[in-house]
Amino acid sequence: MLRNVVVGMSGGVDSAVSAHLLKERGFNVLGVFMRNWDEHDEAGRCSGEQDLKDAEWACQRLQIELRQVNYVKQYWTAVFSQFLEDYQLGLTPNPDILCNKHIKFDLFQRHALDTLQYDAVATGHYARNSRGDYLEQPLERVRLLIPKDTFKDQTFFLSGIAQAALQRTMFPLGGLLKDEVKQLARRIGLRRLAEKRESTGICFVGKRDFKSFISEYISAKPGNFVDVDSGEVVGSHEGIHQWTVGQRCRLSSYLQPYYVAHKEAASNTIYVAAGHEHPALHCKRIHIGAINWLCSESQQQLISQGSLRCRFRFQHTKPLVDCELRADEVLLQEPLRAITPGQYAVFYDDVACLGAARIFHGEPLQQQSAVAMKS
Ligand SMILES: Nc1ncnc2c1ncn2[C@@H]1O[C@H](COP(=O)(O)OP(=O)(O)OP(=O)(O)O)[C@@H](O)[C@H]1O
Repeated sequence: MLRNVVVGMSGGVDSAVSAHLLKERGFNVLGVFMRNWDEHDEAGRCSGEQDLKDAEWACQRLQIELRQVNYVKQYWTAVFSQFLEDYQLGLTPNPDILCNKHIKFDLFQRHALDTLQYDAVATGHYARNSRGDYLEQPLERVRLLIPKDTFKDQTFFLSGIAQAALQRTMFPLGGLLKDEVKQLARRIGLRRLAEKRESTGICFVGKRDFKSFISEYISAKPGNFVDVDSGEVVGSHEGIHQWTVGQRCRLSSYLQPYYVAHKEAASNTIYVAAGHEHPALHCKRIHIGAINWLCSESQQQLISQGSLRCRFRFQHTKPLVDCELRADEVLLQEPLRAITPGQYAVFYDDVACLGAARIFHGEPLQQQSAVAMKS
């Protein structure tokens, strides 16, 4: 039976309540705070300083030990440099998925299991694990289940983690609503955390003005906006990294609104389509990379043969759409707008997240005109 659990303490209400719940259930709990970013935020505060204080305060109240680990270098290498490289290639990366995969559910978890010799890691993510907490060894693949709080559901961001990591992970909040977590926090003397503003922005980096933040790392590289229909240059930009597919571009000489349809790194060109619902902005066929499967092999096979229904989401907040999986392609039942290369295709059945793959590109309903491609 799992007895000793490391809880990733962020200084927020979710991880503090997770630690409390595990302690109440008789687990031996150790809190560990990770520092992954050491620059100052927009307000001039050292990022993570207040969070560390809050984590220390929570652990004191809960009477659990808190330790610290510093992964600033590793976060830079595995997450942030990849993030910058992707932007330079014209992709839109997802640092939260990368951070969960490489830092929280790899480096941090290996530290907990191998170095500290604990049995499992717990986090305050809103997700559920089919394992339950009392099995010696899971008999089969563990499923990443949708939590009770479907509004807070974080399975999208967890979809890239390894099955082996999931088997040694606990999500104590999976059966609770966020409001219930906050109420519980107030009842156990953690009111301050229940009222703390939720963390937003880039994982561990925090909330930033994107254009000015990214320009500290990637220098300007002027190029053209080209109309997908006419092939005409309709404006100029300061770098493809500053724009994402589907985004509106304000081109002063044109009355009609233009939207980014596609970015071409080699020519430093951004193809734009006139009108929010232009067919060049919609796709039904999506090319993907290798799938990180979280479901059983038999389920994978049934899905790949098209005999099991599978649903798809390409952004945390977007609705699910029925799809079919064919080798390295996803065929959607209905077209979706702004499928973004670099983001993730995340697959679901009715109760669980089945796995995820990186989006290479979507085939627009209307291919770019020959004129546009030549220019
Ligand atoms: N600096 C950190 N050190 C250790 N664990 C962390 C840290 N940041 C996040 N985590 C873990 O990852 C979980 C999800 O992180 P996320 O940034 O999504 O915060 P959250 O959902 O607002 O949770 P919380 O309220 O605990 O901050 C946290 O609940 C915590 O268990």
